[in-house]
Amino acid sequence: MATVAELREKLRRPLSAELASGCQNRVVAGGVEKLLASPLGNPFPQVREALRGYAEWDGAAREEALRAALSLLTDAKEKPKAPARAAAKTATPVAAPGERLPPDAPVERLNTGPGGARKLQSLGLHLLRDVLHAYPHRHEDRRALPDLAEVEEGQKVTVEGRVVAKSRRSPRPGMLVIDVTLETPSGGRVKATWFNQPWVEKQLREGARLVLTGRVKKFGRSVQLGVEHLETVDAAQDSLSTGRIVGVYDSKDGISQEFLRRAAHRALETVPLDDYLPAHWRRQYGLTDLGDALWGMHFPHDESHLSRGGARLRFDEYLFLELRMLLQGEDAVLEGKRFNAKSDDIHTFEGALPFRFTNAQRRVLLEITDDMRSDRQMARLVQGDVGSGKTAVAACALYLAVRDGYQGALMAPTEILARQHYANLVGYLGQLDVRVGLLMGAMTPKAKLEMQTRIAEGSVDVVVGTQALIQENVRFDNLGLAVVDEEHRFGVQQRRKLLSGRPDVLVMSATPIPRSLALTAYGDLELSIIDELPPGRTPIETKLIQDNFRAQAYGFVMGQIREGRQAFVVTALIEESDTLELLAATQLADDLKAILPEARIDLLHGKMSAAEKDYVMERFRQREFDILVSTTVIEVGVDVPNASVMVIENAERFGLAQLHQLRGRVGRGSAKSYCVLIAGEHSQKTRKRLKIIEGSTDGFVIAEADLKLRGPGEIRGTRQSGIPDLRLADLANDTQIIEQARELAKHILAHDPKLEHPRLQYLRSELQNRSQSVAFREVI
Ligand SMILES: Nc1ncnc2c1ncn2[C@@H]1O[C@H](COP(=O)(O)OP(=O)(O)OP(=O)(O)O)[C@@H](O)[C@H]1O
Repeated sequence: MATVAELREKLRRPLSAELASGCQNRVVAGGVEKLLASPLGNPFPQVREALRGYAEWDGAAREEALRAALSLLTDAKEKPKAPARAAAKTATPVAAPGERLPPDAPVERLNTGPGGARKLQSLGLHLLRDVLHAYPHRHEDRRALPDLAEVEEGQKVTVEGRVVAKSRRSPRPGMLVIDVTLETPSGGRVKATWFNQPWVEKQLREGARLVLTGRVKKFGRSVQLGVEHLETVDAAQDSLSTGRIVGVYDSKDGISQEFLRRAAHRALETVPLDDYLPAHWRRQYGLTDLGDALWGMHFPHDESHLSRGGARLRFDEYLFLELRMLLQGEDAVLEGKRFNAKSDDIHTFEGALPFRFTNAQRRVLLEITDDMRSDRQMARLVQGDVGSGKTAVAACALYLAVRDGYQGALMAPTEILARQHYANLVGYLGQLDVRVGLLMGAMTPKAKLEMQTRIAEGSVDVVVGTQALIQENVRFDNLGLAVVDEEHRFGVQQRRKLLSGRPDVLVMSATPIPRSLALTAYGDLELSIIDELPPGRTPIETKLIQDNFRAQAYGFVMGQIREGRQAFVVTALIEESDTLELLAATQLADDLKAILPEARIDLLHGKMSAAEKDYVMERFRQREFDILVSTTVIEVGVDVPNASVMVIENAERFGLAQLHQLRGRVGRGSAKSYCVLIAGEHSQKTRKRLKIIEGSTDGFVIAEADLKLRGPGEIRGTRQSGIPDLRLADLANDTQIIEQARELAKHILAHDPKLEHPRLQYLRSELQNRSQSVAFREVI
């Protein structure tokens, strides 16, 4: 029996010959028909269908049919081999057509094709409910394809069509350019070009059906596309990817959007979408039912379907969060440590600083010391813009704890940050005879054990580390205060109980969150805000430039380097592929080495191990090189005071909050600092957004201006809040929903504190499931 590959070759050759001859070769055509009629052609009924009546057609129709047939051939998949079939027999049975499955069924039971379940699992989606609640992070309107004669320079469009021509060239050694011409269903043509991306080539076969999203460049009447997003569309099936509003999902290399859409579609069809929210409450708050909401989120008919779906699902997120918070809140007032926190000690600490606290720092410190002196266990969030001096305040609190005979801990989200905090705390506390230690997963077992022993016997006062600090069975002798940096998560309440010895807890966050949302997101924490920057900071000068001025921008960077400064260069986020992101960063580093031969340049990216990242950062801090090219791994909290320039490439692809965070990496020393935003092609609207960053350095002002620019009902990204449980949160427009969800949660619990009423049975189990589901689980 011939393999699919052999059959494919047997068919492809005559079909290609026919196409090459301009569909005139009757002899070949006859051969093709014979071949398709023979049993050999049987595995490809769709190909035969595409070519039915072929001999009678005229040139254009024949060409079209041949292309379709070739594309189908190329897409034909090998059937699973016998052993795989045997394995499939013993594996979880896939649901029969029409069979319904509960939301807690494993994804193996969903018919998503060979390897489908594994792909979903690799994205952390294990149960059907995970698939249902893995919402697209944005939507694209692909209902009406744009008329190519009407599109404007710089406009972002999505086009669909078949590849009718492809060429590859190498204008200079090491450079690869792939050009593709796409023919749209209405007969228009678009040219798309990829530079140095050999890995996209296999998706660009002639005849392949593609959906491209990108910015328009016009040359006379011809239209070119700077492609930002590429999808291949399965020509053999009705597409879920064109002709509608289409969701774009979080994914990773090798898992296509088409696959994820199909999986979501299957899950929606297979799971009975019974509503856990009783109808009278839905009516009271004007909410659609769960089924309509989930379909609307994944496959909306129109904008209003998407927006009512989003409204319902957001309401649910807030409702469950509020319920959980209220249920946990029963014992919110826990007994904790009682510190003296003497004013004298605060003065001693401040006296050792090279600066005076700002008024805002002083006020927050008072709030903290009030908590420390009380019997209650402190659970306080200190929020303040980048560089507002949160760490200095936390260091003071740690000092007070140590002076009262306790140990302190500072937990950071990454090893880079842990090391940095360690250096800072040694600076603040070392001179006050406080013994500061560091504990991280990446240390040698011997060093770790040594530190663990010192922690246990109390011969170290303050320990800095990653979350390993509480996970790796670390026993503190006498932990009094735990400081947690950048915790965008919940469950602090549970953590407070978990932490041995029930220390006071202080959480630091630089994410500007409007107060209304902070109350929900951090409902179990008291809030302190540092709303003032230390004096004497020269504001970072920010300049937005078009990418044709890149050379000047890097000339400026070189000037700074000659003055002994260092620079960060951050590359754009590339959606759905960390491999592409890495390649983009590598390419940029190489380009810069060519443009700036004098500069010492190194690279940092997300695929490095923690130890490698750490090593690069440490060398950068030690000024062993001048320019750090990085992907966005650099985003949070990195502190290199000598760095005075931040260049952000493709700034148009970043959100404003992220740009603000990135910019906060400079301006941390005494030198005047600069941020250069280099924008590729972008719309007027994006320009307005970027201008906000150019015009302000205040995180809250930026967050609010950003929200105002985003009109309600706009099809927009859903990952707004940066908080895992609130994936749909929209800070601008949700105040009312939050209040309603809180009101309902209180009402429910006031009448039924344990959710025992049979009518609330679904709601109760949904609450439990969400706490366990990966789609909602707290990451802590
Ligand atoms: N009151 C102050 N006056 C002058 N400099 C200060 C003051 N407070 C802190 N600094 C300095 O400002 C810099 C930033 O402070 P710190 O690291 O505490 O800020 P942060 O809010 O924790 O920043 P990030 O959120 O970016 O990590 C440090 O170099 C610190 O020494």
